[in-house]
Amino acid sequence: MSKVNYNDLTELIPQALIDRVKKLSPAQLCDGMESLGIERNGCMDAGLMPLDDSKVLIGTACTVDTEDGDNFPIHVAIYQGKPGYVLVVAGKGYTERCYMGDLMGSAAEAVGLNGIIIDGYVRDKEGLASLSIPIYAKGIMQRSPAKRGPGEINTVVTCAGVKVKPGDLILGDYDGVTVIPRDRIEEVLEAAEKKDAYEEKRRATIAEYIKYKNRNESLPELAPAWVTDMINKK
Ligand SMILES: O=C([O-])CC(=O)C(=O)O
Ligand SMILES: [Mg+2]
Repeated sequence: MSKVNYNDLTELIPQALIDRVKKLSPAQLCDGMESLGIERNGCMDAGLMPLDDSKVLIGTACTVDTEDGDNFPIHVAIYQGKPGYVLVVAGKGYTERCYMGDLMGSAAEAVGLNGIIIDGYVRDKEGLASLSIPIYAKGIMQRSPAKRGPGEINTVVTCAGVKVKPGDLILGDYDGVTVIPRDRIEEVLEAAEKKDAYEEKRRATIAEYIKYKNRNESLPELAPAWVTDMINKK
């Protein structure tokens, strides 16, 4: 191994911020990032999905840069990992080998990592699904990973279409993986909380409309004001 660029873990994101994020959906957070002009609204590629839809993933990013199915730096990052961190493996969407399976998954669970995201494939689908640690990948492929090294740990990477810095906030659920840049978490939360309040009002309007409809009474306006405004401007 010639040049090794393995860096320490960043500080964990404060729990108070994580708790606020947990109350919102990825869609609301993305809408918040859209309103702030954040690139790709922090959304990783649609093909990167949870192995098990019921496992929500949230934590502070520890990035791993690798390629061609090489899982050496992923091993190192797992053994250097700590609870609260999510491994974000920038595997360049490699499709000729997998990057890891259930042995590495169970080691990560033993360490207490909050989850692993792989821009590439994994194997041992059943074994991985039986663990409690959330694993997100682009698919399943049984071919052996390479073992080459060094790769990089905790450098700025691009993972599944999104730039990720060590320490960014990572959120995964059945809708996919979302990245919130660490230095913008407060602003994103404020914008997403506004969207949440708007959605609550919309739900009330729709419920009201259904009530009138069921009573065969004349219907209240269902379209949101911004739609009506745009129609009137045309
Ligand atoms: O053997 C490997 O390198 C990957 C694997 O299948 C596991 O972690 O279970
Ligand atoms: Mg295996």
